[in-house]
Amino acid sequence: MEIERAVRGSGDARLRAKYDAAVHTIRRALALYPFEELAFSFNGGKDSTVLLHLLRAGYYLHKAASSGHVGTTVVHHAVQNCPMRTIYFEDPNTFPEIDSFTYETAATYGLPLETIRTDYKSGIEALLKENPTKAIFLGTRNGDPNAVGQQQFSPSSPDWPPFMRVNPILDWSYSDVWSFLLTCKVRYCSLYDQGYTSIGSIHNTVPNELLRDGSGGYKPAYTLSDGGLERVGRAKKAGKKNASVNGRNNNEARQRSRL
Ligand SMILES: Cc1cc2nc3c(=O)[nH]c(=O)nc-3n(C[C@H](O)[C@H](O)[C@H](O)COP(=O)(O)O)c2cc1C
Ligand SMILES: Nc1ncnc2c1ncn2[C@@H]1O[C@H](COP(=O)(O)OP(=O)(O)OP(=O)(O)O)[C@@H](O)[C@H]1O
Repeated sequence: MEIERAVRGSGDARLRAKYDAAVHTIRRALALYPFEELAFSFNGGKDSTVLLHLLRAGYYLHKAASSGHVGTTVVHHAVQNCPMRTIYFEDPNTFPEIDSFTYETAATYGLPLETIRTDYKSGIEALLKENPTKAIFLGTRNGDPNAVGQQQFSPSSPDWPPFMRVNPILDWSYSDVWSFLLTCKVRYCSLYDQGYTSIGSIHNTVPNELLRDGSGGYKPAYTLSDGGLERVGRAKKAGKKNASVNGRNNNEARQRSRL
């Protein structure tokens, strides 16, 4: 399995440790819940792209262990994808590059994609009514405003329908994300090569100022040296200060996402 091989062969001990811990979380979830009652929340961003490939690796190792063929070519050739139910909340304000990357990636890796066009909460309420869903995998990381108080396994909030949020990359830093994507040589959304370091809607996201290349363009996202500043290109929610101010002053988030 190419992800497993790339990480093992990388010589990057930190990446291997992060990978092992994330895959462990994924394998625990696969052991705990029926596969058809799991879902993957995928939006084409860098964090959910990391999670996609970790799910593929975790599923491969889970299948190999349950069939007794760990490390043999039997499983190696049979399991390349993780056909987990995948939900994508599509929004008209999404960048077209993110939208097309999401659909193309789902097709490439055989993800059964369910597109939801309502808000998150009602979408999940409807999803749970249609198909029993015990747990949903998310690419949430510490430093995301939504991560506060969460752990690898966190039940949904009290006013939400009941399900387990599984966050295998909660403790990954910005640089861990890029080490993984570059080491594994997987495709990611083209906006990240145009200086976008964290992507929200077309109305609140611009390339990261810190990546200006001096000739009118921007350097790729993976060149940002201080991961604590990844949200500099994201505007704050209405009524708050602008993105740069947010990024530079949010010391707590910066500390959490530092190397
Ligand atoms: C699959 C999924 C599950 C979520 N579960 C919760 C939840 O239990 N409680 C909550 O307050 N928000 C929940 N959210 C909402 C997120 O915390 C967050 O508000 C949303 O992803 C929008 O993030 P953004 O503002 O960075 O775009 C969930 C979102 C998704 C996609
Ligand atoms: N529109 C969406 N549809 C499905 N899942 C989503 C959506 N928005 C967010 N998520 C889930 O929440 C996680 C965290 O979102 P977040 O925006 O922080 O990360 P990202 O989009 O993967 O990367 P980036 O920070 O570069 O935008 C995603 O990885 C995904 O699991």
